[in-house]
Amino acid sequence: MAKIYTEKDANFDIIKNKKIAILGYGSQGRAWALNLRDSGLNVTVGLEREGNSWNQAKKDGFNPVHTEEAVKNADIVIFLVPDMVQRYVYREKVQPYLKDGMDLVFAHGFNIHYKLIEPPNNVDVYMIAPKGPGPTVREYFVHGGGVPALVAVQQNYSGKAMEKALAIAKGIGATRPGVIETTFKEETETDLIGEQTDLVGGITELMRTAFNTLVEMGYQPEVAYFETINEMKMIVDIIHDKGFYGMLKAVSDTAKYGGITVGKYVINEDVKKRVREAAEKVRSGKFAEEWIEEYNRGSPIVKQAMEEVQNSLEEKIGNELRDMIERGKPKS
Ligand SMILES: NC(=O)c1ccc[n+]([C@@H]2O[C@H](COP(=O)([O-])OP(=O)(O)OC[C@H]3O[C@@H](n4cnc5c(N)ncnc54)[C@H](O)[C@@H]3O)[C@@H](O)[C@H]2O)c1
Ligand SMILES: CC(C)(O)[C@@H](O)C(=O)O
Ligand SMILES: [Mg+2]
Ligand SMILES: [Mg+2]
Repeated sequence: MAKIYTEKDANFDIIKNKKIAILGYGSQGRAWALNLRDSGLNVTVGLEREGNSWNQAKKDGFNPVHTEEAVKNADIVIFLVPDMVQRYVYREKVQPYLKDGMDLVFAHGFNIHYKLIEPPNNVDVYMIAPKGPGPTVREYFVHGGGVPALVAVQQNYSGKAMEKALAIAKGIGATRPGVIETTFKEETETDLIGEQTDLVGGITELMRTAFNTLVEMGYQPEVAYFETINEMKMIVDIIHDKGFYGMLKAVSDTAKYGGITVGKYVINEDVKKRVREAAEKVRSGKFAEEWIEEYNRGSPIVKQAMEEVQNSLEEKIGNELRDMIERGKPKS
């Protein structure tokens, strides 16, 4: 059974007098900075330059400073810049100012697990990895909840790394539901496998494939959109609240029979084999190598795919239907 920590296991005392530098003010950076500040902790936002993130941080009432300045004054440095950028920020803006007993904190284990960052022994290295997108980390917190997270300690120089990880997890709201203890290896590999084969890759491609198939067969794109894309949230919400069994009980017997039989036909053993192949590629480090190479080339594959998605029919139809979708959302 996994080790789960909740509010009773976490205490701010261990970090309440520490200076926390948050590097990056994007998806997670903004959520962490706001939640930690609302939790009464001492947060400085450190950024590379005066651009969009800088302006957003100022608008949110922070007084952002350049990365080196934030690091020089910090006891705890939290890396919330993109994974591919972290090693450069570490090498140029963190390593020169490392102090004995400093904490290096991550929201995903990529750079530590694949040894792109190799900190000295006299610092603590730990992680709080929210199992959800940054804006949701903020939204749940504001409404009294929190997104569950994984916590892991890679280096425990102080002997108190887990206590500090739990305090930060509490500060972002994650101990409200609870946090699960893991390792950098398990978090890194499962996070990558999950987002590629399921959350960001597999499910969305299945949605787009179903949509485009219906359109190719001559059905109205608006009808196809509500069927294959918009309703996904409602089905997933029921799974979220009541499990797969609960979802099957909420749909018709016709949907149960069709879903059970055709689901296994579409997502067949061949798909399972390819999910496993993709997972092994993460585990072997081959995916990490491939992604670093793509990033070093200027991310042409990502840029092209983003453009393709932005110009796709499903995106166009989704944008056209957004007002209608908004009108249907519960009002409280
Ligand atoms: N996005 C998520 O919901 C999510 C969820 C869990 C974990 N994580 C992890 O959190 C970390 C941050 O990811 P994110 O998605 O929040 O990042 P992001 O892409 O939203 O972060 C952007 C921030 O980094 C800054 N930045 C971008 N390029 C930079 C550069 N070259 N030099 C310095 N700063 C730069 C931007 O100005 C911005 O403030 C990653 O380790 C990621 O794996 C993200
Ligand atoms: C939000 C996700 C997909 O769970 C996260 O892992 C990420 O990399 O953005
Ligand atoms: Mg991820
Ligand atoms: Mg994730």
